[in-house]
Amino acid sequence: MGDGGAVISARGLVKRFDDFTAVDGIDVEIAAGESFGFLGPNGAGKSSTMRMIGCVSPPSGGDLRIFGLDPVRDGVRIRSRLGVCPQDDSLDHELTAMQNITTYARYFGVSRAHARKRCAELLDWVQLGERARSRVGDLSGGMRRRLAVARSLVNDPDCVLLDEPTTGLDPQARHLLWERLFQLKRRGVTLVLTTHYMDEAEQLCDRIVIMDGGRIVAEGSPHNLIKEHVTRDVVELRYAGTPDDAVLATLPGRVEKLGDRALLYADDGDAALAAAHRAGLELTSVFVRRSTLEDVFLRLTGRTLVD
Ligand SMILES: Nc1ncnc2c1ncn2[C@@H]1O[C@H](COP(=O)(O)OP(=O)(O)OP(=O)(O)O)[C@@H](O)[C@H]1O
Repeated sequence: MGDGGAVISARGLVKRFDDFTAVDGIDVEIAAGESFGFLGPNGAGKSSTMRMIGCVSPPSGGDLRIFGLDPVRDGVRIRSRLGVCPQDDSLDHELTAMQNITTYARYFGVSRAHARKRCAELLDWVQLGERARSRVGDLSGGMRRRLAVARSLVNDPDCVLLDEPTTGLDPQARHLLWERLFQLKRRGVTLVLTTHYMDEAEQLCDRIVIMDGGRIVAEGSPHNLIKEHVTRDVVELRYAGTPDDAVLATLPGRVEKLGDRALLYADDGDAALAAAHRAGLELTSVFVRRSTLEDVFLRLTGRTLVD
Protein backbone atom coordinates (compact mmCIF):
# COMPACT_ATOMS: atom_id res chain seq x y z
CA MET A 1 0.00 0.00 0.00
CA GLY A 2 2.99 2.32 0.55
CA ASP A 3 3.26 5.15 3.08
CA GLY A 4 3.65 2.63 5.89
CA GLY A 5 0.03 1.46 5.58
CA ALA A 6 -1.52 4.91 5.23
CA VAL A 7 -4.74 4.87 3.25
CA ILE A 8 -4.51 8.61 2.71
CA SER A 9 -1.41 10.71 2.96
CA ALA A 10 -1.38 14.43 2.17
CA ARG A 11 1.59 16.79 2.45
CA GLY A 12 1.16 20.51 1.94
CA LEU A 13 -2.08 19.82 0.04
CA VAL A 14 -3.52 22.91 -1.68
CA LYS A 15 -6.74 23.62 -3.61
CA ARG A 16 -7.12 26.95 -5.38
CA PHE A 17 -10.09 28.28 -7.31
CA ASP A 18 -8.61 31.08 -9.45
CA ASP A 19 -6.94 33.33 -6.89
CA PHE A 20 -8.95 31.95 -3.92
CA THR A 21 -7.26 29.33 -1.78
CA ALA A 22 -9.84 26.91 -0.35
CA VAL A 23 -7.32 24.41 1.09
CA ASP A 24 -4.12 25.99 2.21
CA GLY A 25 -1.32 23.47 2.62
CA ILE A 26 -2.70 20.74 4.90
CA ASP A 27 -0.87 17.63 6.14
CA VAL A 28 -3.00 14.57 6.88
CA GLU A 29 -2.17 10.92 7.40
CA ILE A 30 -5.03 8.42 7.74
CA ALA A 31 -4.27 4.80 8.63
CA ALA A 32 -6.14 1.70 7.47
CA GLY A 33 -9.14 0.96 9.69
CA GLU A 34 -9.18 4.42 11.21
CA SER A 35 -12.30 6.49 11.45
CA PHE A 36 -11.19 10.02 10.68
CA GLY A 37 -13.08 13.30 10.60
CA PHE A 38 -12.66 16.76 9.15
CA LEU A 39 -14.57 19.08 11.48
CA GLY A 40 -15.12 22.73 10.66
CA PRO A 41 -17.68 25.40 9.86
CA ASN A 42 -19.10 26.13 6.39
CA GLY A 43 -16.40 27.16 3.97
CA ALA A 44 -13.53 25.65 5.99
CA GLY A 45 -12.34 23.61 2.99
CA LYS A 46 -13.63 20.18 4.06
CA SER A 47 -15.51 19.30 0.86
CA SER A 48 -12.68 20.61 -1.33
CA THR A 49 -10.34 18.25 0.52
CA MET A 50 -12.75 15.33 0.15
CA ARG A 51 -13.15 15.96 -3.57
CA MET A 52 -9.38 15.79 -4.01
CA ILE A 53 -9.26 12.55 -2.04
CA GLY A 54 -12.18 11.23 -4.11
CA CYS A 55 -10.18 11.91 -7.31
CA VAL A 56 -12.81 14.27 -8.72
CA SER A 57 -10.84 17.48 -8.25
CA PRO A 58 -7.09 17.62 -8.88
CA PRO A 59 -4.88 19.19 -6.20
CA SER A 60 -3.43 22.61 -7.05
CA GLY A 61 -0.31 21.90 -5.03
CA GLY A 62 1.34 19.60 -2.52
CA ASP A 63 1.43 15.83 -2.55
CA LEU A 64 -1.53 13.46 -2.18
CA ARG A 65 -1.43 9.67 -2.11
CA ILE A 66 -4.42 7.36 -1.71
CA PHE A 67 -3.57 3.69 -1.12
CA GLY A 68 -0.05 4.86 -2.03
CA LEU A 69 -1.28 5.91 -5.50
CA ASP A 70 -1.44 9.27 -7.26
CA PRO A 71 -5.08 10.44 -7.66
CA VAL A 72 -4.36 12.21 -10.94
CA ARG A 73 -2.57 9.31 -12.65
CA ASP A 74 -4.23 6.36 -10.89
CA GLY A 75 -7.76 7.69 -10.34
CA VAL A 76 -9.47 4.61 -11.79
CA ARG A 77 -7.52 2.16 -9.61
CA ILE A 78 -8.11 4.30 -6.51
CA ARG A 79 -11.84 4.68 -7.15
CA SER A 80 -12.25 0.94 -7.50
CA ARG A 81 -11.32 0.69 -3.80
CA LEU A 82 -13.11 3.83 -2.57
CA GLY A 83 -16.74 4.39 -1.65
CA VAL A 84 -17.92 7.95 -2.10
CA CYS A 85 -20.98 9.46 -0.49
CA PRO A 86 -21.06 13.11 -1.61
CA GLN A 87 -22.77 15.96 0.21
CA ASP A 88 -25.53 16.32 -2.41
CA ASP A 89 -26.63 12.70 -2.72
CA SER A 90 -26.50 12.86 -6.54
CA LEU A 91 -29.25 10.22 -6.61
CA ASP A 92 -31.58 10.04 -9.59
CA HIS A 93 -34.97 10.99 -8.15
CA GLU A 94 -36.91 9.51 -11.08
CA LEU A 95 -35.43 6.04 -10.60
CA THR A 96 -36.25 3.60 -7.82
CA ALA A 97 -33.96 2.96 -4.86
CA MET A 98 -32.91 -0.35 -6.41
CA GLN A 99 -32.28 1.15 -9.85
CA ASN A 100 -30.08 3.84 -8.31
CA ILE A 101 -27.79 1.24 -6.81
CA THR A 102 -27.77 -1.23 -9.69
CA THR A 103 -26.91 1.55 -12.16
CA TYR A 104 -23.97 2.46 -9.95
CA ALA A 105 -22.92 -1.18 -9.60
CA ARG A 106 -22.58 -1.42 -13.36
CA TYR A 107 -20.03 1.44 -13.35
CA PHE A 108 -17.88 -0.87 -11.28
CA GLY A 109 -18.33 -3.76 -13.68
CA VAL A 110 -20.52 -5.82 -11.34
CA SER A 111 -22.44 -8.29 -13.55
CA ARG A 112 -26.19 -7.77 -13.88
CA ALA A 113 -27.01 -11.03 -12.08
CA HIS A 114 -24.63 -10.39 -9.23
CA ALA A 115 -25.57 -6.68 -8.97
CA ARG A 116 -29.19 -7.50 -8.18
CA LYS A 117 -28.23 -9.74 -5.25
CA ARG A 118 -25.56 -7.41 -3.92
CA CYS A 119 -27.83 -4.37 -4.16
CA ALA A 120 -30.72 -6.16 -2.43
CA GLU A 121 -28.37 -7.06 0.43
CA LEU A 122 -27.20 -3.47 0.71
CA LEU A 123 -30.76 -2.13 0.70
CA ASP A 124 -31.68 -4.56 3.49
CA TRP A 125 -28.60 -3.52 5.43
CA VAL A 126 -29.70 0.13 5.43
CA GLN A 127 -33.27 -0.93 6.23
CA LEU A 128 -34.62 0.02 2.83
CA GLY A 129 -35.40 -3.48 1.58
CA GLU A 130 -39.12 -2.76 1.59
CA ARG A 131 -38.62 0.48 -0.32
CA ALA A 132 -36.52 -1.05 -3.13
CA ARG A 133 -39.20 -0.21 -5.71
CA SER A 134 -39.97 3.27 -4.37
CA ARG A 135 -38.92 6.25 -6.45
CA VAL A 136 -36.15 8.18 -4.71
CA GLY A 137 -38.32 11.31 -4.95
CA ASP A 138 -40.80 9.59 -2.60
CA LEU A 139 -38.22 8.75 0.09
CA SER A 140 -37.53 10.85 3.20
CA GLY A 141 -34.24 12.70 3.64
CA GLY A 142 -32.97 10.06 6.07
CA MET A 143 -33.84 7.25 3.66
CA ARG A 144 -32.02 9.02 0.82
CA ARG A 145 -28.90 9.42 2.92
CA ARG A 146 -29.01 5.71 3.78
CA LEU A 147 -29.48 4.89 0.13
CA ALA A 148 -26.46 7.04 -0.78
CA VAL A 149 -24.40 5.18 1.84
CA ALA A 150 -25.60 1.81 0.50
CA ARG A 151 -24.75 2.91 -3.04
CA SER A 152 -21.23 3.91 -1.96
CA LEU A 153 -20.64 0.32 -0.82
CA VAL A 154 -21.45 -1.52 -4.07
CA ASN A 155 -17.77 -2.05 -4.88
CA ASP A 156 -17.02 -3.35 -1.36
CA PRO A 157 -14.60 -0.47 -0.72
CA ASP A 158 -11.66 -0.47 1.70
CA CYS A 159 -12.31 3.19 2.49
CA VAL A 160 -15.53 5.22 2.43
CA LEU A 161 -15.64 9.01 2.08
CA LEU A 162 -18.74 10.58 3.64
CA ASP A 163 -19.27 14.30 3.12
CA GLU A 164 -21.59 15.54 5.88
CA PRO A 165 -23.43 12.22 6.14
CA THR A 166 -26.17 13.39 8.48
CA THR A 167 -26.67 17.09 7.73
CA GLY A 168 -30.34 17.96 7.85
CA LEU A 169 -31.47 14.64 9.36
CA ASP A 170 -33.62 14.32 12.45
CA PRO A 171 -32.05 12.70 15.54
CA GLN A 172 -33.58 9.27 14.91
CA ALA A 173 -32.37 9.16 11.30
CA ARG A 174 -28.90 10.33 12.39
CA HIS A 175 -28.60 7.62 15.02
CA LEU A 176 -29.65 4.93 12.58
CA LEU A 177 -27.00 6.06 10.11
CA TRP A 178 -24.35 6.31 12.85
CA GLU A 179 -25.12 2.75 13.89
CA ARG A 180 -24.57 1.53 10.32
CA LEU A 181 -21.30 3.46 10.09
CA PHE A 182 -20.17 1.82 13.35
CA GLN A 183 -20.81 -1.56 11.74
CA LEU A 184 -18.60 -0.64 8.80
CA LYS A 185 -15.91 0.53 11.19
CA ARG A 186 -16.06 -2.77 13.08
CA ARG A 187 -15.52 -4.58 9.79
CA GLY A 188 -12.25 -2.69 9.37
CA VAL A 189 -13.42 -0.27 6.67
CA THR A 190 -11.58 3.07 6.86
CA LEU A 191 -14.08 5.90 7.31
CA VAL A 192 -13.27 9.47 6.34
CA LEU A 193 -16.01 11.97 6.99
CA THR A 194 -16.63 15.68 7.14
CA THR A 195 -19.02 17.24 9.56
CA HIS A 196 -19.84 20.47 11.27
CA TYR A 197 -21.57 18.60 14.09
CA MET A 198 -19.26 18.22 17.04
CA ASP A 199 -21.32 15.38 18.51
CA GLU A 200 -21.00 13.45 15.25
CA ALA A 201 -17.22 13.90 15.32
CA GLU A 202 -17.11 12.84 18.98
CA GLN A 203 -19.28 9.79 18.36
CA LEU A 204 -17.80 8.47 15.15
CA CYS A 205 -14.18 9.52 14.90
CA ASP A 206 -11.04 8.04 16.43
CA ARG A 207 -9.19 11.12 15.29
CA ILE A 208 -10.15 14.45 13.79
CA VAL A 209 -8.63 17.57 12.34
CA ILE A 210 -10.35 20.86 12.98
CA MET A 211 -10.29 23.04 9.86
CA ASP A 212 -10.83 26.75 9.55
CA GLY A 213 -10.16 28.97 6.54
CA GLY A 214 -8.50 26.15 4.59
CA ARG A 215 -6.03 25.29 7.33
CA ILE A 216 -5.81 22.70 10.07
CA VAL A 217 -5.96 24.41 13.44
CA ALA A 218 -5.84 21.28 15.63
CA GLU A 219 -5.52 17.54 15.35
CA GLY A 220 -6.05 14.63 17.74
CA SER A 221 -8.65 12.35 19.24
CA PRO A 222 -11.81 14.19 20.34
CA HIS A 223 -10.98 13.30 23.95
CA ASN A 224 -7.40 14.59 23.78
CA LEU A 225 -8.35 17.78 21.94
CA ILE A 226 -10.80 18.64 24.70
CA LYS A 227 -8.24 17.79 27.38
CA GLU A 228 -5.53 19.80 25.69
CA HIS A 229 -7.43 22.98 24.85
CA VAL A 230 -10.24 23.44 27.37
CA THR A 231 -11.20 22.62 30.94
CA ARG A 232 -13.30 19.61 31.88
CA ASP A 233 -16.45 21.64 32.64
CA VAL A 234 -18.14 24.77 31.36
CA VAL A 235 -20.69 26.88 33.19
CA GLU A 236 -23.11 28.58 30.81
CA LEU A 237 -24.33 31.85 32.28
CA ARG A 238 -27.21 33.78 30.78
CA TYR A 239 -27.86 37.18 32.22
CA ALA A 240 -30.21 40.11 32.09
CA GLY A 241 -28.62 43.29 30.73
CA THR A 242 -24.88 43.65 30.33
CA PRO A 243 -22.68 42.02 32.95
CA ASP A 244 -19.95 44.01 34.62
CA ASP A 245 -16.58 42.93 33.20
CA ALA A 246 -14.97 43.62 36.55
CA VAL A 247 -17.35 41.10 38.17
CA LEU A 248 -16.79 38.51 35.43
CA ALA A 249 -13.04 38.90 36.01
CA THR A 250 -13.46 37.78 39.63
CA LEU A 251 -14.90 34.40 38.59
CA PRO A 252 -12.64 31.38 38.92
CA GLY A 253 -11.63 30.25 35.41
CA ARG A 254 -11.50 31.72 31.92
CA VAL A 255 -14.59 33.61 30.75
CA GLU A 256 -15.69 33.73 27.10
CA LYS A 257 -18.42 36.29 26.33
CA LEU A 258 -20.87 35.34 23.56
CA GLY A 259 -23.73 37.79 22.99
CA ASP A 260 -26.36 37.10 25.63
CA ARG A 261 -24.31 34.55 27.55
CA ALA A 262 -20.89 33.92 28.99
CA LEU A 263 -19.04 30.63 29.20
CA LEU A 264 -17.00 30.05 32.32
CA TYR A 265 -14.34 27.37 31.81
CA ALA A 266 -13.35 25.54 34.99
CA ASP A 267 -12.35 21.98 35.81
CA ASP A 268 -14.78 21.94 38.72
CA GLY A 269 -17.99 23.28 37.22
CA ASP A 270 -20.03 23.04 40.42
CA ALA A 271 -17.53 25.14 42.38
CA ALA A 272 -17.44 27.69 39.54
CA LEU A 273 -21.24 27.77 39.47
CA ALA A 274 -21.35 28.48 43.20
CA ALA A 275 -18.80 31.30 42.72
CA ALA A 276 -20.92 32.77 39.89
CA HIS A 277 -23.95 32.86 42.21
CA ARG A 278 -21.89 34.52 44.94
CA ALA A 279 -20.51 37.15 42.54
CA GLY A 280 -23.94 38.80 42.40
CA LEU A 281 -24.46 38.67 38.60
CA GLU A 282 -28.06 39.16 37.51
CA LEU A 283 -28.43 35.68 36.02
CA THR A 284 -31.52 34.47 34.16
CA SER A 285 -30.29 30.89 33.76
CA VAL A 286 -27.19 28.84 34.51
CA PHE A 287 -26.10 25.28 33.92
CA VAL A 288 -22.96 23.20 34.09
CA ARG A 289 -21.96 20.88 31.25
CA ARG A 290 -18.90 18.98 30.02
CA SER A 291 -16.67 20.73 27.47
CA THR A 292 -17.11 19.63 23.84
CA LEU A 293 -15.29 20.08 20.54
CA GLU A 294 -17.41 23.20 20.04
CA ASP A 295 -15.54 24.72 23.00
CA VAL A 296 -12.23 23.66 21.47
CA PHE A 297 -13.19 25.37 18.21
CA LEU A 298 -14.24 28.51 20.06
CA ARG A 299 -10.97 28.52 22.02
CA LEU A 300 -8.87 28.17 18.87
CA THR A 301 -10.72 30.51 16.53
CA GLY A 302 -12.81 32.84 18.70
CA ARG A 303 -15.91 31.74 16.77
CA THR A 304 -18.56 29.06 17.15
CA LEU A 305 -18.88 26.22 14.63
CA VAL A 306 -22.36 27.32 13.58
CA ASP A 307 -21.54 31.03 13.05
N1 LIG B 1 -15.80 25.25 -7.48
C1 LIG B 1 -15.52 26.30 -6.69
N2 LIG B 1 -15.24 27.51 -7.20
C2 LIG B 1 -14.96 28.57 -6.42
N3 LIG B 1 -14.91 28.52 -5.06
C3 LIG B 1 -15.20 27.35 -4.48
C4 LIG B 1 -15.51 26.17 -5.26
N4 LIG B 1 -15.74 25.14 -4.39
C5 LIG B 1 -15.58 25.67 -3.15
N5 LIG B 1 -15.25 26.96 -3.21
C6 LIG B 1 -15.00 27.85 -2.06
O1 LIG B 1 -13.99 27.26 -1.27
C7 LIG B 1 -14.28 27.46 0.12
C8 LIG B 1 -14.28 26.11 0.81
O2 LIG B 1 -15.42 25.39 0.36
P1 LIG B 1 -15.72 23.91 0.84
O3 LIG B 1 -16.98 23.48 0.16
O4 LIG B 1 -14.52 23.08 0.64
O5 LIG B 1 -15.95 24.14 2.37
P2 LIG B 1 -16.63 23.19 3.43
O6 LIG B 1 -15.77 23.23 4.64
O7 LIG B 1 -16.88 21.86 2.84
O8 LIG B 1 -17.98 23.91 3.74
P3 LIG B 1 -19.49 23.37 3.60
O9 LIG B 1 -19.79 22.75 4.90
O10 LIG B 1 -20.26 24.60 3.34
O11 LIG B 1 -19.50 22.41 2.44
C9 LIG B 1 -15.60 28.17 0.20
O12 LIG B 1 -15.35 29.56 0.42
C10 LIG B 1 -16.22 27.94 -1.15
O13 LIG B 1 -17.04 29.02 -1.53
